[in-house]
Amino acid sequence: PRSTDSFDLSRYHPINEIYNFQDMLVAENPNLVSKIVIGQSYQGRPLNVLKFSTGGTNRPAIWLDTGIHSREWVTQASGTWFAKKIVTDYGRDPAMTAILNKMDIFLEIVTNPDGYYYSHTSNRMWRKTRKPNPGTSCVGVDPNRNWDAGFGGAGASGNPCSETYRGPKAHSESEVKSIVDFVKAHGNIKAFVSIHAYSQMLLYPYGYTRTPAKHQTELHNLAKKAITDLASLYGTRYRYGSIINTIYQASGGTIDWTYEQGIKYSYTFELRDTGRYGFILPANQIVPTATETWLALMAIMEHTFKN
Ligand SMILES: O=C(NO)N[C@@H](Cc1ccccc1)C(=O)O
Ligand SMILES: [Zn+2]
Repeated sequence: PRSTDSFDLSRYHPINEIYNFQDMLVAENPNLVSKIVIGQSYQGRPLNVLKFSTGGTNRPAIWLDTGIHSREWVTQASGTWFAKKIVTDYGRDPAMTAILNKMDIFLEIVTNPDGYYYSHTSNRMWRKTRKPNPGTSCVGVDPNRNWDAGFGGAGASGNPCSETYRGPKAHSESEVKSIVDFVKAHGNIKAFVSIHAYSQMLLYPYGYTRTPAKHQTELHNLAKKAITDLASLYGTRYRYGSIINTIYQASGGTIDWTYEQGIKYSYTFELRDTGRYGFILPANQIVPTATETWLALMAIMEHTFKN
């Protein structure tokens, strides 16, 4: 495609096409969008983050990531749709315009590029990174168990052959460490949303402990508002609550670490569906999924902006 307007957002795209989309979006919107490379994957692919900014210096920011688990293809596809939505709505939608006049948005669409490439070429069900583990033919670390938050506790595996292998130590994976370093260097991120699929859930900390998050009440009420807005479009029903109470115990998870860094509005989405198609969601559900999810994301972003 020669422009992002002719990029088919109703289709799943391989990694090179998503990278091309990112470069076209930057070229088409030089006063709003820039690309930051926050590091590289194990196999040397760039970890691209789109920055949406109308100026200022180190403004308070919102972080969105998709595709940390490579097989969850509706999330990278939704992230691509989100990127286009932001540039379309700025200057047209009052809420988005107000947010971007005061805050920056960072969006990492292909958060696990090696896994994503592998899920296209070799194993559609690949979840982890693609770094080899010593002493075994089992490859990869679960990037949603590798963060320094309850690391190594119950809810992750020490077995490299497990889908939830936590890795040899916290932040051992460059795909994770690159985000850790970015968040610490930026120091002014107010909301952090890590998007997964599937189950139709909106989750907040904690996953590694039953101890309620300090801001549990606010996080719960905002989650309720967000999933109500989401359901208003097509009636898609989400469950919501803390990770450990709503899905299962999981240690070393992304948003447990971001929350403990002081980023109050830390959430994980589990997008469509509830198991009929699972990770192999038909492409005709990409745009409906992204569109309804955007309503929930706007609720979170507007609340962050006002608080
Ligand atoms: O893989 C998925 N969902 O895509 N399940 C998530 C559930 C989850 C979500 C947030 C934090 C910890 C755990 C997982 O990593 O096990
Ligand atoms: Zn996942």
